[in-house]
Amino acid sequence: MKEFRILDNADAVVLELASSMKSLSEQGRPVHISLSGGSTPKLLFKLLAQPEWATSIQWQNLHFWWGDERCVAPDDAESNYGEANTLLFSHIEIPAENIHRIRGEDDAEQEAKRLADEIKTEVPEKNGLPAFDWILLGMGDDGHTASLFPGQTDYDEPALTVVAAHPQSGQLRVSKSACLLNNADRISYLVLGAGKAEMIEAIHGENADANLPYPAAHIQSTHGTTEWYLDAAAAKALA
Ligand SMILES: O=C1O[C@H](COP(=O)(O)O)[C@@H](O)[C@H](O)[C@H]1O
Repeated sequence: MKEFRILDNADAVVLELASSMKSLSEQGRPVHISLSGGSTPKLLFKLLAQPEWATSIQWQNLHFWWGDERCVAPDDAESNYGEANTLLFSHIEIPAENIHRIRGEDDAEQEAKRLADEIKTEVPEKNGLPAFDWILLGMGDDGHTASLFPGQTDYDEPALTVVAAHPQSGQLRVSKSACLLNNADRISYLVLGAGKAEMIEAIHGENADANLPYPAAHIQSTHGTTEWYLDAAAAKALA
C-alpha cells in the first residue's frame, strides 16, 4: 500500500513523524527503527530532542539502526550516526545497547557482514527475513535512497547488507540491501524542499514509467505500508 502525506511545510512533516515515534514507543515491546542519513532528518532529530518529546517518548523500547553509513569515523562531520548522536541521542535517556550504529570506521566488507549478523540476531523475522518495524528513508535528487544508487543497485541481491561507492566522490558506504529494506512493515520517505520536486514528479507524476532507474522508485514495503511524507515545495509538481 502506497500513501502520500503532503503537508504545508517541513515543521508539519516532522511533527507527524515525531508523533508516530511516540506511539510506537508506547507498544510495550522492542521496536526496531531504521533512520536515514543525509541532511533531511536533521530537523526531525532536533524536534525529538526538545523536552516535550525527549521526556515523553519511551526511549527504552526503541532500537535505532541506520539505512546506510558513510565509511568514516563516528565523529566525522559526514557520519550519519554522528549527526544523530549530536542532535538527538546526546539529549535523551536511551540505553547504549539500543543504538545499533554501522561502524563506518571499519573495513566496509567486514562491517557489512558484521551488521547483517547483528540484524539477524536482533530483528524478528517475517517472510524468512528480518522485518524492521519502521524504516525512514530519504531520497537524493538523483533518485538514490539509503546508499542504493541508480545504475548500480541489484534488486535481487540476497545479502541483507551491501557495500556501495558514491557515484561522484567514490566514498564507500555500507547500506541495507533492497530485499531487507523492502521487508519492513512500514517505510516512510521523508522528502523536503523544491530541490527534490523534479525527482518526485519523475517517480510519482502522471507520466511516471514502471522501469525508472531510480532506487527510490522501487524500494517499497512488500507486505506493509510505504508512505511519502512531502512538504508543499517537494510536492509542487503533483497537483
Ligand atoms: O535515505 C537516504 O537518503 C539520503 C538523501 O538524503 P538528503 O541528504 O538529500 O536528505 C542519503 O544521502 C542518505 O544517506 C540516506 O540514508
